[in-house]
Amino acid sequence: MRLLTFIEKESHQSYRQIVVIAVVSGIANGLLLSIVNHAAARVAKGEDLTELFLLYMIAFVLFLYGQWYSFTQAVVVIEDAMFNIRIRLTHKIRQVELSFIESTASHDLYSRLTQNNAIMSQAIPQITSAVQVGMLLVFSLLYLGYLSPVSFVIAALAIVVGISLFISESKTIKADLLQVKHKEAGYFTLITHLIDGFKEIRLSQAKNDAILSHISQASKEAQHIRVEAGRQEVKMWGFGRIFIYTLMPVLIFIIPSFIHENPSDIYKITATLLFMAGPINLLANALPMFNRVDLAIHDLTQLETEMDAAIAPESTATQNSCFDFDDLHLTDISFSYPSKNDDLVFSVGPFEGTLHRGELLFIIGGNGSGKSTFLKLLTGLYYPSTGAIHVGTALVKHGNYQAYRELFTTVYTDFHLFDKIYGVNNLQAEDVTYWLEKMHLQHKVKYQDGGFTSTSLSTGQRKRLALIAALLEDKPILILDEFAADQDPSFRKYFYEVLLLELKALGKTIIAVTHDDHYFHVADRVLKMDEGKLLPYDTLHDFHPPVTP
Ligand SMILES: Nc1ncnc2c1ncn2[C@@H]1O[C@H](COP(=O)(O)OP(=O)(O)OP(=O)(O)O)[C@@H](O)[C@H]1O
Repeated sequence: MRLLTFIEKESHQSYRQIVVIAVVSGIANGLLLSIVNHAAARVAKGEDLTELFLLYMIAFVLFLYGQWYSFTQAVVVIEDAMFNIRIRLTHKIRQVELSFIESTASHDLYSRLTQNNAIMSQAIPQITSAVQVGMLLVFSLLYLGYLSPVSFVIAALAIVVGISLFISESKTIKADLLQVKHKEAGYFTLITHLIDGFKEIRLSQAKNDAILSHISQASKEAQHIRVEAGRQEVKMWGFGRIFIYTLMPVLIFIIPSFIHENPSDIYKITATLLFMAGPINLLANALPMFNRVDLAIHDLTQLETEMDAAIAPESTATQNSCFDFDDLHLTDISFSYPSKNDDLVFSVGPFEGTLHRGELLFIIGGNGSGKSTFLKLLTGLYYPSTGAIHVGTALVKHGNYQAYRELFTTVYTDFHLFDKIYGVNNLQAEDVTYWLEKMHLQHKVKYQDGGFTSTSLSTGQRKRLALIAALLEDKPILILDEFAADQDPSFRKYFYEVLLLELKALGKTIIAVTHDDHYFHVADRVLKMDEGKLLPYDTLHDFHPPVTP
């Protein structure tokens, strides 16, 4: 039972107490049955029922309390387990390597995390009832055994056969449900395209229709498999009922005539079997949920295994070290993307060189030449395939990589603007206001509650906010990937001729990817990336002199 292992592993709350109380409730239920049967026999003989009535009330209270307690506590335990796995997976997302995030579609991650949780939360009440009902059945069965051992053996055998059939049928149903999951992941992908590409779709009816037809087709395929799985579930449900309603006459009409039971016991057996019919129905209804929950747990476990494989050991180790940065040395470092299907992989490097504190370095190069790859390698988001990085004389190695990453702050081309300014100790409103003024945004945006009052701005303005957030982190090395590309000419000029120089004067080391050859003169060095190799740019021959106004 994956569910039990899951609860045992994930929940801090003990479920054993719930089992004990559920057992007590089951016993009370068995008692209720036997009391009713005894009371019926006594009524026939005209005997006093007070004692039995009192016993009935005690058993009833025990039964009711047990049901209520086990139901509420089961929900608490399962929700606790769900909370723990959700937090742990979120924690692990923070630790995985960038390559994992780059190779996993974000909508796939969302759908796996959210859908599985939703399935579990929806299914748990049904499963809890099923477990309670199961408990009722066990004790009713034991009572049946007390009345008639032969009936008990036959009913128990029938139940074992029924459960075995359910398990074998479940394999087909689970395979179908797994396919539905994959199809739904495809549906999520298409919906993401629909939302992200909304502007393009809105302008072209042909594109709009084509994507809709693709979505309909994907949904149709999922629907088809879902219907198949539903059919199988209904088949099992019907089969379960045929089973129960065949079992009852066998136990009531056939068995007594063979073993000559006491006629008064036949009434009791009949009453017990009728009493069991309801719970068996409930159980049969809840069984499909077991398959869904089983799959959800399997998928979450698999996701965690994939994440674990993508977590470097040092991500989990305590990082005590920190680097004093004055010089950073690259010795023959190179990097290659992992090969998929024996495709030719892109490589950068080997790089050799030193970066100094307070230096302003420009990197230029054509599309796809490897500039962003180099920056990810330099900032420690990718590990070098060869070579070594030293900060001063300290070697950057597994164990201090996170400390190394802490040297950098970045505004990549695909930057993300967070809803709050995270990760800044002692964030002061006046510091944010200072930088808002420096970025010429003071009339547009204000600082409020740890964030900006608005992020609904133009791309260039949003980039300036991202730069503010980066600067507030106060790291020694600032990486800017085509920052100026979305800025207007006057801010661009201000950025190159004022802002960068002021940052440099503050002791910041700045590496900026740029194509603005009009401003190369402000850099200490300009390097050119060409097919993964970084070369000094010949400023004397290729340099465009600054335009004098
Ligand atoms: N996640 C990835 N997996 C595999 N290959 C990649 C990945 N990202 C980039 N590449 C490959 O690396 C090459 C260099 O890409 P990179 O983004 O570093 O170029 P760039 O110089 O920054 O280009 P641009 O100026 O267009 O941003 C690309 O041609 C691409 O084939």
